[in-house]
Amino acid sequence: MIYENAPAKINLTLDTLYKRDDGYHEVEMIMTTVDLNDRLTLEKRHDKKIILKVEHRYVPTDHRNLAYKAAKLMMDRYQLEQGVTITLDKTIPIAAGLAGGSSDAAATFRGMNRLFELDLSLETLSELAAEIGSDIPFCVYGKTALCTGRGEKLQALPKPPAAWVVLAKPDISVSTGDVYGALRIEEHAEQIPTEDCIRALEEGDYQLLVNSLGNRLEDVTIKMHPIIQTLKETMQKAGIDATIMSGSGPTVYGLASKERQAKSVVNALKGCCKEVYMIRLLG
Ligand SMILES: C[C@@](CO)(OP(=O)(O)O)[C@H](O)COP(=O)(O)OP(=O)(O)OC[C@H]1O[C@@H](n2ccc(N)nc2=O)[C@H](O)[C@@H]1O
Ligand SMILES: Nc1ncnc2c1ncn2[C@@H]1O[C@H](COP(=O)(O)OP(=O)(O)O)[C@@H](O)[C@H]1O
Repeated sequence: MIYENAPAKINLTLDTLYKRDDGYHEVEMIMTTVDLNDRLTLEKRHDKKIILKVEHRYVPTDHRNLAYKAAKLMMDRYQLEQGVTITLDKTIPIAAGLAGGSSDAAATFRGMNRLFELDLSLETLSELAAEIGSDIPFCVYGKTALCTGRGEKLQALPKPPAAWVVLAKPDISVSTGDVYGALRIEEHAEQIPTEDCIRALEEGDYQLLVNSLGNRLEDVTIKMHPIIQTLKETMQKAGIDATIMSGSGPTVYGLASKERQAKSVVNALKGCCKEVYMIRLLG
């Protein structure tokens, strides 16, 4: 039996450059992992089936699940003669902008590689991953990276300075496709400080990091769900150092340098958001 951890990611930055002919957006974003994890176990089967076990009412257990898709792609591409039973223990909120499904798929690629002793490099797994989702190549490597193209081209970056992360996931689901669909790039003149954020990581400068968070999709999702703005304001009033939406949302996160500060932000969120997590940057 193989165990794999699937950490959530947050976007430190997310910029969209233009819409491509294939319908995807050319992006430039810095992503980093946090210590909020789904857990997977993978076991070989005697037949050629893929059986996925998940106890969560909103997570499909069939071909719609990204972990299932990853297992199927590995079985087909490498002509595996045995199937797999995957048990998925979900902790990462669903459709949240935290790449939960993508991280489960990435963990499945890594896990299948070990279970069937395929000896594939992370680079090969990452190429396979791009076939089923833009965020999955990043999740194959984890850590911290500048992601370009439609998200699948990666450049490793140093890990961020130590910090507390307060995550608030409002009780709504957001479709990534809908958010990109509602984005009007020409309306956005504001700069996303990608270069500053890279410098903050290279210099390990926490103050520069909190000043260089940015997300081009934030205004788009806030228009659909004003609760995101309310959560940001609640965190700001409670003394967070910086707050931004992750990915296409609706999760909002804040960074804090001190544990006491993070705890008082968590307390301030009680009553306006049920799903709140106080975690650490992993990077
Ligand atoms: C916004 C981001 C930021 O990390 O993540 P999440 O909010 O999902 O975590 C990503 O760009 C999401 O990546 P991912 O969730 O893998 O997207 P995909 O399954 O590949 O695409 C879903 C849909 O989003 C749109 N899409 C996605 C990526 C991209 N660069 N341009 C797009 O326009 C397309 O309409 C596509 O059909
Ligand atoms: N392993 C998975 N975990 C959660 N959701 C999944 C998974 N596989 C597919 N999905 C589907 O993908 C959608 C987006 O899920 P998720 O990956 O959690 O979002 P996001 O990319 O915003 O973090 C969900 O609505 C769910 O139906």
